[in-house]
Amino acid sequence: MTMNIVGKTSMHSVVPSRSALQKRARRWVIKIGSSLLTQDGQRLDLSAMQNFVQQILQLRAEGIEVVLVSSGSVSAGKCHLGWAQKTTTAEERQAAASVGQSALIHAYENLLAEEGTHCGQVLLTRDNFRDRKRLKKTLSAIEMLLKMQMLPIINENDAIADLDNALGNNDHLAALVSNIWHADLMVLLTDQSGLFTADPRAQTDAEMITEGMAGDPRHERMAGGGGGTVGTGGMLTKIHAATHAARSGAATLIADGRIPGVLLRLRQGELLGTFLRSKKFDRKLRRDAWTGLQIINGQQRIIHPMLRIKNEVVAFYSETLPFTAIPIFNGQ
Ligand SMILES: Nc1ncnc2c1ncn2[C@@H]1O[C@H](COP(=O)(O)OP(=O)(O)O)[C@@H](O)[C@H]1O
Ligand SMILES: N[C@@H](CCC(=O)OP(=O)(O)O)C(=O)O
Repeated sequence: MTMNIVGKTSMHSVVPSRSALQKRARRWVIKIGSSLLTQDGQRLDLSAMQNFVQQILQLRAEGIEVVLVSSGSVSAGKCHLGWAQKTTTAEERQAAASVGQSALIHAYENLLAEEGTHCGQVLLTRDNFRDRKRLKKTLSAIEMLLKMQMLPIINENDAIADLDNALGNNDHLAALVSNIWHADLMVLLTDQSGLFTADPRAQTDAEMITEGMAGDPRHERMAGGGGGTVGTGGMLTKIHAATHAARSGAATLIADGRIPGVLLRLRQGELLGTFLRSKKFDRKLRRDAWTGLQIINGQQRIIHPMLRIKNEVVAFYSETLPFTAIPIFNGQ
C-alpha cells in the first residue's frame, strides 16, 4: 500500500504534477548506494553497474545532464582485501576505500569505454565546500567534464577523510553537489522502493510514501538511521539530503535501483519511489545561492544556501527545521 502526504499547496491546480516535474528536469544528480553496486558485499556487481551506465548514457542522449555520485569504494575494497565480513578499524577502512575506489572507477571506466565514452573521477571532502573559492574550483571540475561529454563520477575521498573534513555519507554529498551545480532533480537509488512509514525491514506492514515536501518533519520520524548490511546512512540521511537539496530548488526521488530501467522510467514520468518536492524557488535568489561552512559563535555550521541580499550575505543555517536566517558578513 502507498501513502501520499504531500502538503495542501500541491493539491492546488497550478502546482505541476510530479510526473511533469520528472519529465521537465534537465540536470540530474544520481546517487547509487553501495548495496546496489556489490553482490551482498562480496564483489562488485558488474552487470548492475553496466545497467546503470547504459541508462545514464540513454538519459544523456535525451539531452539530460547527469552527474553520478557513486558509493561502493569501502565495500569493494573490503571484498578485494578479503575483509567482507570483518569489522574494520578506521585505518583499515581508509585502506579499503583506497583499494576499492580504484576498482570501482576502473569498472566504470571499462563499461563506459565499451560505449565509446569515458568518466572523470572527482573525490571530495567537506573542505571542497568550505569557502567560495574551493567551491568554485569543485564546480568548474564538474562543469568541464560535462562540457567534454565525460561522465563525472563523484565519491567522498574516504581514504584521507578525517573527523574535520569528512562528510560521512554520500546522500549528503549528493545534496551538496545538487546545491552547487543547481540540479533540478536528485535521484537517490537504494535497495528499498522508497521512504516507508517505518523501516520495512523491521515493520512489514509499513506503507510507502509516494510524494511529499522535502523538509517535512514527519519524514524524519519515519526514517531509520542505520544502513543495511553494506549501506551507511539508512533512510535518515536521504531525508536530510532531500531537505538540503531543496534549498537550491532540487526535488528528490528515492527509488529502488534494482527496478529494471528505473532511471528511464522516471524520466518518462512514471510514478516510482518517493518524490519529495522543493518549494517554489526564487530564481533571482537561486543565482547567488551557494553552500559553505562557517564558524558561528565558535561552532562550525553547515550553511546553505548563502544568499546575497542588498550586498549583505545572509545564510540559512541549521541542520534541522526551522532554518534560521542570520547575516554572516558584509559580502564584498
Ligand atoms: N522509513 C524507511 N523506509 C525505507 N527504508 C528505511 C526506512 N528506515 C530505515 N530504512 C533502511 O534504510 C536502508 C537504506 O539505506 P542504506 O543501507 O544506507 O542504503 P544505500 O546504501 O542505498 O545508501 C534500507 O535498506 C532500510 O532498511
Ligand atoms: N563513500 C563511501 C560510501 C558512503 C555511503 O554513503 O554509502 P551508502 O550509504 O551505501 O551510499 C564508499 O564509497 O564506500
